[in-house]
Order: sequence, then C-alpha cells, then structure tokens
Amino acid sequence: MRYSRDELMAAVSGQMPEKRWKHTLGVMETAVKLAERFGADPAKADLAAILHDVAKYWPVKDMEQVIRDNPELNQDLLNHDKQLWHSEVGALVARRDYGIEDPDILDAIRWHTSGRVGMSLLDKVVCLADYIEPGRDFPGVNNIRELAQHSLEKALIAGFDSTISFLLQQQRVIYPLTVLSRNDLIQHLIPTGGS
Ligand SMILES: Nc1ncnc2c1ncn2[C@@H]1O[C@H](COP(=O)(O)OP(=O)(O)O)[C@@H](O)[C@H]1O
Repeated sequence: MRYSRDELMAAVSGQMPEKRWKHTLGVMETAVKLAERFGADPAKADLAAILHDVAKYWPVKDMEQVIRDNPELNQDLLNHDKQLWHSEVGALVARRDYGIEDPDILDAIRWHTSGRVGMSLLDKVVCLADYIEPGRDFPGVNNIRELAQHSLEKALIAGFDSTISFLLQQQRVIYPLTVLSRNDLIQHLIPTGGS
C-alpha cells in the first residue's frame, strides 16, 4: 500500500466536507463492529470504510469521464441517478490513486450503494454500516440497527427496502441492481422462496 492508514485518512478527508468525513468516521466505527460481530476482516472493513465515499464530491463531469474511460465499470450507470456513480468510481480511484489492491476491499467500495447479486461478507458489512452509522437519522433506522444485532442479511434487506420505498414514494427510477441484490438476499435467507 502506497499510503499509511493515517495518510490515507488525511488524503480522503481532504476530498470532502467535514460533515461527510464525520459520516465516514461513523461508517468506519460501525463497519469494524459489524465485521467483528459477523466474522468479516475488521482491518479490511476499516480500509473500505475510509475510502467508500472518496469520490462522492467529485465533479459529475470527472466521474462521467472515469466511467466512460473504463469499460469494466457498469456503463448502465450513466442512465441512472448520478448519486450512484461515486461507488464504482470510488473503487477505481482507490486502486489507481491510493494503491489499494485487495479485491475484497475494492468490491466493498464498489458495491456499497447498490449492492450486487452474491454480495460478499465484507460487501454486506460496509453497505450496512453506511445505512446505520451513528450519524444516520431516517425513518426506520433504529429498526435496521436492531436487526443488525443478530442478522446482517435481515438488516441489509431492511436497508434496501427503505431505499426502494423512499424512491417509490418519490416516483423515481430504482437502479435495478438494488432490487436484484435485495431479492438475492431474501432468496438466500429463505432458500425455498416459500412463505
Ligand atoms: N438503488 C438506487 N436507485 C436509485 N437511486 C438510488 C439508489 N440508491 C441510492 N440512490 C440515490 O442516491 C442517493 C444517495 O445514496 P447513498 O450514497 O446510499 O446515500 P448517502 O449519500 O446518504 O450516503 C439516494 O438518496 C438516492 O437518491
């Protein structure tokens, strides 16, 4: 790794307003706790959390350029809410500019907003930490925090449900991968898919 952890934190915090850095600190704390609770690697959870929003405040044009220049990123992102772009762009930036090579960490950054089918344990930890870090306050967040005491998957399904309900209420387009991620988690929770 090109940067020490402290250097990484300094570099990433310099790319965002104070409020977003505070959120990042919350995600770090929560991701480490969840990793310890559910058997993921806490050091990887910590690094992924530090970097998860690294591209969040990039100019839209710059994010768009990164997506267009890198065909391995999902080009369909360009047809969806720009708020979704920072995750895939962030994973690329983490590797290119910050020297993170660990595919587990890069995946957790890449999928932290949308989820994906077949989420890894680390993906789930970082995505859920983003929903429930101590600074979050949205309807239903305490229910998700309670579910997270016992089930990573049940809590994450509730998280995706809250995003999907919010978007439905606003009659906005839902990024299909989030629906697929949610369905995949439910299908693995109840393998028969039965009632
Ligand atoms: N699955 C999705 N489909 C469409 N838009 C989404 C989806 N997930 C998130 N968004 C949009 O991106 C915004 C930011 O999401 P996210 O990065 O998870 O939250 P935050 O900015 O609070 O960390 C949401 O408020 C919503 O507008």
